[in-house]
Amino acid sequence: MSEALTTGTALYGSTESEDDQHAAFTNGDVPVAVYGLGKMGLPLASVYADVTGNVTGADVDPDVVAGINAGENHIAGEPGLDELVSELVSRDAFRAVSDPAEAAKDARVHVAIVPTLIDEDGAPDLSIMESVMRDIGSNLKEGDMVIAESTLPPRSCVDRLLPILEEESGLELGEFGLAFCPERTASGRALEDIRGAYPKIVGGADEESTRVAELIYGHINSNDVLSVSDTTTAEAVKVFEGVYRDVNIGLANELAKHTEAFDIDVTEAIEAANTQPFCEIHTPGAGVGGHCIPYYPQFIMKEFDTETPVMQAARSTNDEMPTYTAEHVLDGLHAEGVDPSEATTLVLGLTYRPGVDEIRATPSLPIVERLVEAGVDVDAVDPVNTHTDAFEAAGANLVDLDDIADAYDSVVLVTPQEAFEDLDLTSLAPQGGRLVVVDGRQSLTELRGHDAVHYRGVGINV
Ligand SMILES: NC(=O)C1=CN([C@@H]2O[C@H](COP(=O)(O)OP(=O)(O)OC[C@H]3O[C@@H](n4cnc5c(N)ncnc54)[C@H](O)[C@@H]3O)[C@@H](O)[C@H]2O)C=CC1
Ligand SMILES: CC(=O)N[C@@H]1[C@@H](OP(=O)(O)OP(=O)(O)OC[C@H]2O[C@@H](n3ccc(=O)[nH]c3=O)[C@H](O)[C@@H]2O)O[C@H](C(=O)O)[C@@H](O)[C@@H]1O
Repeated sequence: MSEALTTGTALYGSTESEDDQHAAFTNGDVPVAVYGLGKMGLPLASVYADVTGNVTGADVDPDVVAGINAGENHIAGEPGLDELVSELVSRDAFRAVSDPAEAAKDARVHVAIVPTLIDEDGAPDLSIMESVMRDIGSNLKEGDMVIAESTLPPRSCVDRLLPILEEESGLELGEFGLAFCPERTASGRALEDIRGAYPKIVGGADEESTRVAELIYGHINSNDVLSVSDTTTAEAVKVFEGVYRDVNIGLANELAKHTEAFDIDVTEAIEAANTQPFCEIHTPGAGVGGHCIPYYPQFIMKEFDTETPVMQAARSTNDEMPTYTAEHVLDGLHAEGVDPSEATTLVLGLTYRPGVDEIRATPSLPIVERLVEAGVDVDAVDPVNTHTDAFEAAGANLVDLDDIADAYDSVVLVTPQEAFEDLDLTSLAPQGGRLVVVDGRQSLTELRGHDAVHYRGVGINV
């Protein structure tokens, strides 16, 4: 057990008045540690620091730590974050360290927002979160409050996080608090979302944990703080949001595959169907990427024995969309009399969605792999993406937007980055032939019917 703490006010089990506790939190007397300073953690730590003036962030990536301590924001595409990080660091409201245990020593509130991923078998991989819980547990003090924000399979707090905290600290729940308060933020609008685009869900391992979480997020989030019964309910809320999205996208993709059979634009029918409030069919596309939506169904399917036919069907439908998209390219080439093994393709967009530098589960990688397997010479371009190894290993030629060839046999739009908006794809048509354009995100519909283009879309009829 660590030595008695001489600094910092404890909130959990506090006998101070509510007003004094609120004042302690907002005037920096309650030191906060945020573990994980990535796309979600850096904006979250920044909002905590903006509210409390006393946050130590911990990240195992030394470049992340060095950049932050130099007042720099390493997350692109987040409005307001550059200025906020710089201002907070300049007034020492926020500093970063590379050892989570060091951050835990003086903190009285511990917020974990590190990756919770899936392993090669698709099972939830909570190893990073559990490692952080050990770092916190070995420095836990009576009165500390632990908050998990990373998405977790239901029951993770009670079955996995709490036992680690109690074992490492020698303390018991009731001497410290634990709550699950899911991050409901989308990249590209993180500060806006964290500060209150939606109600903040909080679920405590006991009543006092819920009270402290409500106190904290009443200051962090200007929207409502919605307390639920316990940590498992809060974990379920977050996973349900993501599973709903994956299943809904799976329905959209399954309907889109009927475009030719119906001889209609399925996307037009979806848009019209969504004009009444009981229908909200999502958008069909080249696939479902990121380390959230494709992962969260596994947090139920792979974690519990109860049958999940709906989730599994949607997951496999969504996982087939990259191949479906690549086959559109190959079929288009055949229709144009071009042998794929002698063809060229330009893949537009590699990150899992526009503006976010993240390639986990990105549809573009299986699309590249399928085209290379068919013998196509693949160029790939994405000005947002900084992760190139996987695409090079898959056989793609990574090119800058200024260096794309004068002509290709085909182009496939996987992720509509803003930088592509000014591209005149018709100028890339091969000499004496038509350019096969496969539009994976309904972003190039203006090319339908162009005499230099053989257009194919997902959910778009031609
Ligand atoms: N990315 C998103 O859109 C959303 C993500 N989430 C949840 O947040 C989690 C984190 O997501 P991102 O911030 O996007 O991940 P990220 O990959 O952008 O950042 C994770 C950061 O954690 C650091 N890290 C890894 N191991 C660590 C350790 N042991 N101690 C301290 N830091 C460590 C990494 O160096 C990295 O900087 C996700 O796994 C998910 O559960 C929730 C809502 C939205
Ligand atoms: C329920 C919900 O909307 N969750 C959001 C989601 O954000 P995320 O960054 O994963 O992006 P996303 O818009 O869900 O897209 C995920 C993937 O799905 C694809 N996608 C998305 C919507 C759609 O109608 N069709 C479709 O094919 C996208 O192209 C992308 O490849 O997941 C985040 C998360 O939980 O990590 C969450 O905080 C965000 O609010």
